[in-house]
Amino acid sequence: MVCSQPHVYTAIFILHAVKACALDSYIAAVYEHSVILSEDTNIPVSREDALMLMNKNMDVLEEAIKAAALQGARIIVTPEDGVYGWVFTRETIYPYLEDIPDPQVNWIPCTDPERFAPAPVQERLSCIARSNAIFVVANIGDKKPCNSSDPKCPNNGHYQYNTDVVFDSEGKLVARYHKYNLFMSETQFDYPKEPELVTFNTPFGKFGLFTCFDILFHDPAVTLVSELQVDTVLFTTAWMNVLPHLTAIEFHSAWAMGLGVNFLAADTHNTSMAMTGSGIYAPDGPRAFHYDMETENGHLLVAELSSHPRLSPAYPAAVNWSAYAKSVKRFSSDDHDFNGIIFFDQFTFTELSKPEGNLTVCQKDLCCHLSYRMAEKQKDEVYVLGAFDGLHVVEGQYYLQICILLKCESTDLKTCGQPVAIAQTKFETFSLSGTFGTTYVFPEVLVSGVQLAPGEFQVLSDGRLISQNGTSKPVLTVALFGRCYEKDPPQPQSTLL
Ligand SMILES: CC(C)(CO)[C@@H](O)C(=O)NCCC(=O)NCCS
Repeated sequence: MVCSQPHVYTAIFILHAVKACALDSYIAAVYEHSVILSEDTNIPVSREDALMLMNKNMDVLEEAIKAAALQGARIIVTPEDGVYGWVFTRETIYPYLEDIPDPQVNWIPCTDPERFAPAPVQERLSCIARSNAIFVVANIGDKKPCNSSDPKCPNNGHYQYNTDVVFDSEGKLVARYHKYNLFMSETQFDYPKEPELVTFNTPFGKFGLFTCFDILFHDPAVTLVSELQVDTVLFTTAWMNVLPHLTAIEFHSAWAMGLGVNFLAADTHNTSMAMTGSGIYAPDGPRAFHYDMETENGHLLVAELSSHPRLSPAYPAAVNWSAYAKSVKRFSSDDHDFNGIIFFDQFTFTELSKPEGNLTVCQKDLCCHLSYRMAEKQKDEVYVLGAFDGLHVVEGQYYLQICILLKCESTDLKTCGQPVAIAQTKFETFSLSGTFGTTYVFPEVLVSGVQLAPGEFQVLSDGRLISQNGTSKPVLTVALFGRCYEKDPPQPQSTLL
């Protein structure tokens, strides 16, 4: 339908028109919430105490949601574990759970709270969405009763799921997603039997959702984009940052660019667990991001996004990630290669010993090429080019191919790959490419202070990650993070089948 000028309509009709009218762009919000944690998560609490804690968190979320709506946001994402924090056993999380129905039941908890068993958390979230006329995405816990006729039924007679819910601007439950790739410590939750592909349509595009550790795996994350063609991914997370290549803002923005979708990422904020890093990311770069290891404050981000951002239907297939790298010969010999560790993985490194140059480093099937020019080579800073082609096995098992340019923690080459957050060296230009055996490659650029560099780099169709004029801040990491999903070993949940 055509979007006419509102002034010719009555107020009520305007509301209706706004709802039905297809929009080319919309305002999105994410809230990085500093979760109020319960005092002791090893002792079971009463339902009343659980509700008290959840209401304290929802008090804060409500203020953020109000502020977002006042700035015109149509949708807001709040973080994983944002309502109850982290609770460590099946028993101690139980009082926080509610039975969350399939959205097909067409339920507005705010106006019909008695329809199912009491569900004060869903009721409150629904009312917040409704009274502020904004879509609200939250992460809460679902419980589903089962009995002995089901041999897999857990001892307490309930399946327990880490769950994302979405309430639309009238407060209706429109989406429910059970996290499929649980992170190692989430023993309080069960794996759903199948990965769920959860989407919903709005006048501002098609949305899909998944949670935290899901982002490292093919299902449901990649399928939502490549097959169900969502425009925007809604992502709740409690991400523990790992430098140099798995920091929240860095990896999540790279996923958006690699798969060519909008990505709304809301992280919990807890500096003692290195949890910070939320953003509103478009395929061509971040629109807003937040990283703060200095304070314990929450933070609201609001930015405008295109409703249908996919650059072309063929994107990212339009990028041949290995075309350039396979078309050139080695830039340099392996004479000075050495080994080093990044997050438990053994990389092959070579040093950027000159202020400018062309380097190649290889490991197994992966060769990485770098052309670069530094503004000035600093005596007290060392950069290396690294390659990794192998199975990562710590905190989950997933097969990686990575090309990476990074600053070493000190001038001692033994420290290359260790976390470092500050740099002085500016690059006037760089071009990184690799002979990837996968089409899933996520381009990362991280600069001094653990910040992003919107608009200061791009990916060419031949697979080069380039910065023509360099980044305005000194470089920490430039990487092509490749995932070879077909080489992954069986995942923990596969034993359920
Ligand atoms: C970066 C990574 C993957 C390295 O192992 C790890 O530090 C990370 O943030 N994992 C995802 C965390 C997650 O699912 N949290 C929810 C429950 S606590």
